[in-house]
Amino acid sequence: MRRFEGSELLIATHNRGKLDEFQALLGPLGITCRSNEDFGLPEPEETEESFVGNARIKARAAVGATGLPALADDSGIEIDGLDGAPGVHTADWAETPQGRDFTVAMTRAWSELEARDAPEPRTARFRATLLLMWPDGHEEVFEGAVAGRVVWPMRGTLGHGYDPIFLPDGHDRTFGEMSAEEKNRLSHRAVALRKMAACFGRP
Ligand SMILES: O=c1nc[nH]c2c1ncn2[C@H]1C[C@H](O)[C@@H](COP(=O)(O)OP(=O)(O)OP(=O)(O)O)O1
Ligand SMILES: [Mg+2]
Repeated sequence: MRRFEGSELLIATHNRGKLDEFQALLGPLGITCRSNEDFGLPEPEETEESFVGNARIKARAAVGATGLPALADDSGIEIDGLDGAPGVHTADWAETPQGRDFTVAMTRAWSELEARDAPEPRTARFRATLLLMWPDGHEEVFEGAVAGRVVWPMRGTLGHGYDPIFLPDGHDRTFGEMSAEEKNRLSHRAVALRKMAACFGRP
């Protein structure tokens, strides 16, 4: 595994919620996050059918444009009653002519479960694939997942994306009802980042 020796890392995401989480998780490791916004980078098209493929597209776009190492995150929710959908298409389900609307996405997920009369509990998991890419193209990949269930109606206004309908196993509040600190102890992103911590010289 290659060590990341820098103290600043470009986070190749256009999602503010993810960026905030990375800042909170990487700060204690002595890493300052730079964002896509600092460099005015366009959002690349995510044309792959795998999390790692799309993470690579995002990392390569950021590294190519800046010459700096970059960390990309491709993530999503897999709902068992929907045969794993929306999976890599999780963000697409939020697309509307006015931009992304996650209420639309969450409503679609629940209506499709209802239409299929899917059994309860409606088990699901969030997955995250993190890909750290250096300017010479070397990459390190780490994955994380958190199991839970989809609930309705939406609960909580914290977090981002599908957080208000995701109840992690062993908890009685959704991610939308958890503080950032609490979510960052158990999220798919935190699990993957703990594995990546070895790259930053931490066990
Ligand atoms: O912790 C999370 N809590 C709630 N929802 C989440 C989370 N993590 C991923 N998600 C959902 C929403 C996101 O839109 C989609 C991933 O799609 P994905 O393409 O990886 O991210 P994105 O388009 O929002 O930002 P970007 O690609 O610029 O990193 O899955
Ligand atoms: Mg995306």
